[in-house]
Amino acid sequence: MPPQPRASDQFSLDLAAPAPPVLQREGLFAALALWVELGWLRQLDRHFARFLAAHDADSATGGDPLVWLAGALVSHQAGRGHVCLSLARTLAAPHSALSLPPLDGGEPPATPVTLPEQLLAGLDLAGWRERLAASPLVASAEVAAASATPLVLEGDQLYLRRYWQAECGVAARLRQRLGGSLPVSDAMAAPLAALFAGHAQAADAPDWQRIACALALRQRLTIISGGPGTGKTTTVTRLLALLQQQALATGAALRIRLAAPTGKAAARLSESIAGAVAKLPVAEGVRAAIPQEAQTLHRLLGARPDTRHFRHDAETPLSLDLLVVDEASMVDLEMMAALLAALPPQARLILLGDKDQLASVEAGSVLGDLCVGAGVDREVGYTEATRAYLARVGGESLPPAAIANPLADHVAMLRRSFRFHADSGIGALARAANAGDGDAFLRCLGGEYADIERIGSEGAAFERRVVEGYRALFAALARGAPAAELLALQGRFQVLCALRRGEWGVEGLNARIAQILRQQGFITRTDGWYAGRPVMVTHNDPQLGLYNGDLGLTLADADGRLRVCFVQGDGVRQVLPSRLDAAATAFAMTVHKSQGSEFEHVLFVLPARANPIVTRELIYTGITRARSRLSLALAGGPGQSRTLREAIARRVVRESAIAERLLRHAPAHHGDEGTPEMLRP
Ligand SMILES: Nc1ncnc2c1ncn2[C@@H]1O[C@H](COP(=O)(O)OP(=O)(O)OP(=O)(O)O)[C@@H](O)[C@H]1O
Repeated sequence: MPPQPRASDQFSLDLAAPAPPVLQREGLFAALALWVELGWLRQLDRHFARFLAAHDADSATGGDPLVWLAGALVSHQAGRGHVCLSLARTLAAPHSALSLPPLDGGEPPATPVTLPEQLLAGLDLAGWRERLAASPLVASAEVAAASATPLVLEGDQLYLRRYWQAECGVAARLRQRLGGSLPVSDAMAAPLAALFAGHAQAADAPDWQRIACALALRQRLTIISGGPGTGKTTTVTRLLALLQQQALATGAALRIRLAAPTGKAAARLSESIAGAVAKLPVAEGVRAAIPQEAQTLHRLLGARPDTRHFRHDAETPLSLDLLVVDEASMVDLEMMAALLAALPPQARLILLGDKDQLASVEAGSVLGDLCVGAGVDREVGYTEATRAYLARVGGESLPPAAIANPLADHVAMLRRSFRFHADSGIGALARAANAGDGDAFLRCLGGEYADIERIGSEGAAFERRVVEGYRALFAALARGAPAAELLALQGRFQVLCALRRGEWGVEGLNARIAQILRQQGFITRTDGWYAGRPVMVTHNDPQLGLYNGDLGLTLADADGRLRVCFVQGDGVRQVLPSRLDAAATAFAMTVHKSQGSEFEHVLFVLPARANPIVTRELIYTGITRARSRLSLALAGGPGQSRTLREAIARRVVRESAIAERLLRHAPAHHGDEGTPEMLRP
């Protein structure tokens, strides 16, 4: 029996410990069971290893536990958003493939535990690949399409078949969209300039909004990334006006659809598009031909109960000419695969989002992958042909980029926020977090900004913020204000946190906030259903038309019967509490769940102890959910500043090979010379 590390040694691993010579079935499943108990692995991952073992046992060799271990790890990685397991990175840091140390506020293990280091000791990359390649459970990428193995090995990356298929599908369909620029007449320069005339623009910086618009005119895939208030909606609305103007001149309006991953994000997009359309300097006919109603991607694609398949797919494509998807950073790999499959090849796709935000909860980080290297000045940028086109049509002569590639030609980064002005603490904090500058972040937090504050998470200040935050909502509730007004008030204040469990997670904070509100007399009970209980839907329910992340508010009707109300389109959707199988109290919600939403005042609670889940992206996303006021609640203690600095330095890196696949076979851009389908002013 090899020496076991003590609980206190768990994070300073003793790599010199002798490894078991061969990984045995019993040893593996004993370790997996313990990892599940410790919260390092999910039950699902262990079951997957069992499934592999059950099927492997049929083979002549009796099966290879090392392959089952790899299966458990790749399944666990998928649960954490990674599309695949990098064998090389796992061998270099085996514990990185587990949720170790415990992510959700759990305690260190009390019993000795076998570590992945020990199970993998003595194995090198070539050896692991060989063992995997020899397994009947694993197919190589070359033959995977013709087989049905649960695992696929491509290079040094191991995939669950489902994600390998989705990644290949997304890459193949995006690649088709990268090739062949649509021809745009030089004469388009004038109407484009007219649309962007007179808007605020720094004299010494390129007009990235106009550049984004010019890029999108000539291609079937455009990604417009930018932080809050950088004008993504404004830009896309102008683009729609320009394209619709052309189309109407030829007698056939474009069929344009707007969509977003969640109901909340769709509602926000509808609202901001309506605002931007109202400001457009165009003829009434053009204005009227721009849709203002966005829907969820699930609804657009035609989600069907009890299946992952949609009504619209490659055989039954969507009937549209142009699709705008907002909050694209939240679109996971499988949804992107379904969306691209259902999109007619000729249709234009415009993805809007913020590449610096946390990626989707599900596996994949497609937006981030597509924007890789973009926005870093003079690093990755436009090809020569694209720069020449932008000089002719977009009114901007950009310097050459150090690295130019065909993928970057499809990406526009908006860099100036029109929401957060120079005196905005939220803007300054967001910039510091994004730049990974912990010192600047702490300076901002301790500075003179009126819109941000640092408070203790334990004391009276926290309670006061909660009471202040909820006062208007509960006063309106008490006087029987209409549901729409109450839902709008609900959007004014929100407590956000990083974790689900523990004192500083959703569970602990929900209980504490409910207690505070009961003491104030705002609510009369803290369990079950009651008027004023905010809830978040935790699973998609296409039948009810509610989706994971939708936020509702429990209200009583005139007869005292409770209903959960949701904003839906322009109206309010009411659902009986008994019909909501999957809903959780949402006085506090995780930053992950808050994506796609914004609130006037955010009370953002960070855990007292360092935690790997608290990253630069999480902090940036949490901060930028606040529109006008941010209270950052931190537990006291001397190590807090260091913990914050470390968190800001920590980045989320998701395993995926989309950009690599795209660039490996990227088609060259065609010229922009005229053809009959040339776009003319
Ligand atoms: N070039 C500009 N000049 C002046 N104001 C602008 C410009 N671009 C955008 N704005 C204004 O800035 C605000 C934010 O713009 P917009 O809603 O388009 O940004 P966004 O990036 O879509 O925001 P969000 O982060 O909310 O999605 C709006 O009030 C808009 O009118």
